[in-house]
Amino acid sequence: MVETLDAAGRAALAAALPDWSMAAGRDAIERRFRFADFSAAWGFMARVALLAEQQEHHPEWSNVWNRVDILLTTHDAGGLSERDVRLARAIDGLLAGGRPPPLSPGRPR
Ligand SMILES: C[C@H](O)[C@H](O)[C@H]1CNC2=NC(N)=NC(=O)C2=N1
Repeated sequence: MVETLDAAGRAALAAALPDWSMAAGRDAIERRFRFADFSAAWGFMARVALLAEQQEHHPEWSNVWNRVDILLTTHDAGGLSERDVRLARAIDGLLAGGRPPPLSPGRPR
């Protein structure tokens, strides 16, 4: 059974995930991403989907054009767990180093 984060884990969140915030009214973390356009946003979502499958842990998320809103919580635990921290860090890693979002295709012809 997955356990929710203990007090020490919660205290470490801000340092580990400075770009994520606690979601209002949920035991969850969230982050909004903006990209140049829909293709870049969708390419990012494709990469996140692969990470989610690798980790068997899946985001609650939505996309509107160039915006992707991701909320992470652990349904099996009823709140935030290390699984959310691990996925959030991997998602952040996709964008690390100033690289452009990967898998961003050009316009189809
Ligand atoms: C069996 C499977 O691994 C579980 O149901 C996983 C799938 N993805 C999941 N994703 C999230 N966010 N929380 C979960 O508890 C969860 N459980």
